[in-house]
Amino acid sequence: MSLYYETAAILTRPSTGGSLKTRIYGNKSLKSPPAQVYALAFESSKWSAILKEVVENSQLLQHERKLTPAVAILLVHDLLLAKKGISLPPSHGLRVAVERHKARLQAEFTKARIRRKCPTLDALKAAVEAQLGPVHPRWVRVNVIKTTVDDQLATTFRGFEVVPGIDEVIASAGMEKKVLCLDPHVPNLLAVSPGVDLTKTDAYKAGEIILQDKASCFPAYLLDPRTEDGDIIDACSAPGNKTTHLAAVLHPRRGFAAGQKRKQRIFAFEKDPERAKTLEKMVAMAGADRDVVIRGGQDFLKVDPYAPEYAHVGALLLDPSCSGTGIVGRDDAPEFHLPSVPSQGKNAKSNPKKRKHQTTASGFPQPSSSNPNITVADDNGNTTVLSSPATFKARLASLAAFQLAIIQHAMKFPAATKITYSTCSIHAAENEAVVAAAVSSPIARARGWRVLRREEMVRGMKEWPVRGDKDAYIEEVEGNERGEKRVKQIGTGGKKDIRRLTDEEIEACIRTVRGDGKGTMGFFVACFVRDRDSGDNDDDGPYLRDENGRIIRDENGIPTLKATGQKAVDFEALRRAREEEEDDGEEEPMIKSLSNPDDDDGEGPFLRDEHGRIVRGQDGMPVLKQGAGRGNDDGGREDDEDDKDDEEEEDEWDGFDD
Ligand SMILES: C[S@@+](CC[C@H](N)C(=O)[O-])C[C@H]1O[C@@H](n2cnc3c(N)ncnc32)[C@H](O)[C@@H]1O
Repeated sequence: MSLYYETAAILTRPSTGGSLKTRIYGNKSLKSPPAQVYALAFESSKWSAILKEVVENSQLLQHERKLTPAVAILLVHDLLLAKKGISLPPSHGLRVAVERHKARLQAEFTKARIRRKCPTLDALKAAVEAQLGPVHPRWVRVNVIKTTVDDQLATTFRGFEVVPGIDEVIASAGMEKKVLCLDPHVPNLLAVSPGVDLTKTDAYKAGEIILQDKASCFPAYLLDPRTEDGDIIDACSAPGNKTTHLAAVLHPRRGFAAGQKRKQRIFAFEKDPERAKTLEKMVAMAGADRDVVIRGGQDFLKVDPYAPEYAHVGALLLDPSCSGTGIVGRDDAPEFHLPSVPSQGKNAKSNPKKRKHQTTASGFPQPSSSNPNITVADDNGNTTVLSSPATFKARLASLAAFQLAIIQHAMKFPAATKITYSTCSIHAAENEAVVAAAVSSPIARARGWRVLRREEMVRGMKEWPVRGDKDAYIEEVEGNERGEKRVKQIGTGGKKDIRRLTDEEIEACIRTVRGDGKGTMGFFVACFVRDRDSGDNDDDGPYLRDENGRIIRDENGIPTLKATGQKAVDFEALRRAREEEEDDGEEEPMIKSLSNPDDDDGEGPFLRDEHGRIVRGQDGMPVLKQGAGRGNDDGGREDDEDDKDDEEEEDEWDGFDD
């Protein structure tokens, strides 16, 4: 009995956000098996527009006063459409109450079918499926760390017909024959007939195939990590689809980066410790644990880009938290329609609860009269209840500030020359606008970061037809008192120094659009690059380096300044000066003790804190007073700029609690 009441309660209770699946599987008080509740809720919702007519026209609720509208829809669904009928004992009151109207209900169901001009039940089923929205193929990435496409075609996909394109795969939905096509844009990716369940296959259980949307495969493929890129960072990794894809792309190429005695590594950061556990499992399952170093529970924004262990990071993949609007509704159920209640009885209180919000042309969800709040779920499964479109806009602005902070942080890594930035958001505020802000930022300008042009991309990404939206990040706002409109670039947070993207840069932005027939979710990706020698700033800092990029130091650890060819600190000269001063009978020598530079002397060439202690960099090297930098591999100038950036970031970024 609880199956029908529990399902009805879930479908009619005011939404606290999240998909139908999340709400069912996350409900710990359910007595019925969640899978059964989900199947009943989803299927009944799918048919509810028709069943509402059937229940109303048969006057079931007038005759059976104990039935609520929601329970009536669920029971009538099972009576008319479930293979085994109503899952209650034959003598159960609810079952009896509905089954005694069986003939009438069936007659109304037939009338509803005929009204829809469907000659058979199968035709009606197809019409109901078609209303569910775009059909998506099952995307399967063959994990080349463990297997090959040929092996999978000969085993897991034996019996599948290989078809030339995605149209044929989508058209195979609901058919008995199973088909697949090799994706023309992303290597080792297959599009398989919609609805095919591969989770029971040996290949899936062994990590040989990974179910990953085509669009989600773009970033690692676009980043194109190679031996010369050295180490790689995946800054926001869990659950690990892109980390394992990175490992797979790198796998056949993985070598010794210049001057290193060990092979390239992928550092995978994940701030959320729970999600990091999933990441760990996924990496192990994909056979990538030797290539990937997991930094679970670590906030990428707090990682020191100048730490020696990241000195050889040449490429970074950034897939930060976003609004997830490209995937919203992925597993969501269709709207649950309820029959009208015949009288002002107890049942009249049950109102249809809209679980989905209308989305306007601008993409902003709108509240409805029955639900004044907007609930959005982000890609992490977190949901936020927003009171208005304005709050939603503020949320996007907050996300965009966080995304920009992540990009700017990545741009600081001294050896980095490539960065991909991606979101599963449809909003320009998180996409083109963030790219515009990133290329306009001081760190990008100082280090020569620019957008990777379309013609420079790997073949599949160059050929992908859907590119950035030129107009999307321009907003029309009311202008002067005459009501003339003016345009404003969104995502600037009031900053004037963010330039518009050029046509070439818009071409370099890649989008995928849900429901455009290409079978993908809504997604965005762009790549930033720089030449090691480009930019108006010497990103290697002020010191001379050897062919491996290491700073050349003398026996005291003192580096040599590029500008003068002299030591940053000439101890010999200082010693001589001290001797001269002592000879002159001065009370205070210039440096009291060179062998103990940590003493309490307020003098000397190094900066000191308010306690008189020498100020040191993270690597322990003292910071020089004279602005010549500090005794490590960061230039003082860079430090200053970074500090400035940090201050700016602090101004812009006031925290994002995902
Ligand atoms: C969009 S999801 C990443 C999806 C993942 N790249 C994949 O393809 O499977 C964003 C992830 O970034 C994590 N995250 C958010 N802020 C972070 C930060 N500052 N440092 C590290 N991870 C962060 C979130 O916990 C979330 O797991």
